Amino acid sequence: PRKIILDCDPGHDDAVAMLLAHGNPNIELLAVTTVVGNQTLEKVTRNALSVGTIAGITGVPFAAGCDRPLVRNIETAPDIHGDSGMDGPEQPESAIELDPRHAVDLIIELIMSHEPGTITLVPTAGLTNIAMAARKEPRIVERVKEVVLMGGGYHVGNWSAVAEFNIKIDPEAAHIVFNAGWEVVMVGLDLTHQALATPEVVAAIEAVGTKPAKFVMELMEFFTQTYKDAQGFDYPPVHDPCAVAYVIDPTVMTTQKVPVDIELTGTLTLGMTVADFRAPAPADCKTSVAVTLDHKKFWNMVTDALVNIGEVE
Ligand SMILES: Nc1ccc([C@@H]2N[C@H](CO)[C@@H](O)[C@H]2O)cc1
Ligand SMILES: [Ca+2]
Repeated sequence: PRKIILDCDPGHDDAVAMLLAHGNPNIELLAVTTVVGNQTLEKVTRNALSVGTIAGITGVPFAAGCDRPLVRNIETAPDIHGDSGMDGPEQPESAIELDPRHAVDLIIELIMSHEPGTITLVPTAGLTNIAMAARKEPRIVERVKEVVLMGGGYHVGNWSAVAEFNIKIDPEAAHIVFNAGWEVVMVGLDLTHQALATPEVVAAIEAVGTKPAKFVMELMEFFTQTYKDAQGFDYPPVHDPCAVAYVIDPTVMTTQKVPVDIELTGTLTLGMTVADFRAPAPADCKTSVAVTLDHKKFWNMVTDALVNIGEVE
């Protein structure tokens, strides 16, 4: 199985990413780390522990990371995720103790203690923790197999006309991550806006018939409403599990090698992931972007993961 560290800010779609990672046999979830983003660090960390409790994610360290971006002020997304960061379902009291280590230290410790090339980083939030880890221990860059992140967009933005939330809330961190020298697979909005939770998808999730599936249903119910009100979508794009799905089976989407860099000074373009499609991509290009999603294959992965998780006592 692929060993991954999921760095997230639950977040309705981060929760689905956690469930997919936990429920798929090809993934060994080494750790769940949290970072400020959709809501404050405290709130997203509480949410992560709730999802871990509901999914029965035991024996996996959960560690909290940075509570603000490297340079700029905190920007959260209550319009989409609500005041708790995961509004909709009732949240259980967590049965999981938070690991005392800082997420950045846990990420470094895991990478430095495993064989080089065996760990994949899967960030589905702002990149503050990842950037800090690369600065504190630069040797992790050559040891990480690849970074498969949900973020950015080569032709699509959601937090501005041209920038995506996870990048724009900490563009300096993103600049560090995209230029560190490790392989980066950018699963951006161009791809994730194809991962719509249509009524058919929600019905397939409901058909699983377990408490975790009901939890996802309730997440989707809230997410559908806020995405309609805030962004005018008929059905919500469930972004974050797309990054996990790529690690499980890269054929679930097409990707293209293309240089990508992060705008740090633009008035209209701050946080934009600028992709240079001029041919040919340089031979040493370390970044690629996700283009087309196999919608059916993707959602089957999600429902299969829920079936595998079953009921959790
Ligand atoms: N409007 C909006 C803002 C933030 C997000 C979060 N950021 C990423 C999509 O931009 C996902 O990781 C998701 O959790 C989704 C929608
Ligand atoms: Ca997220």
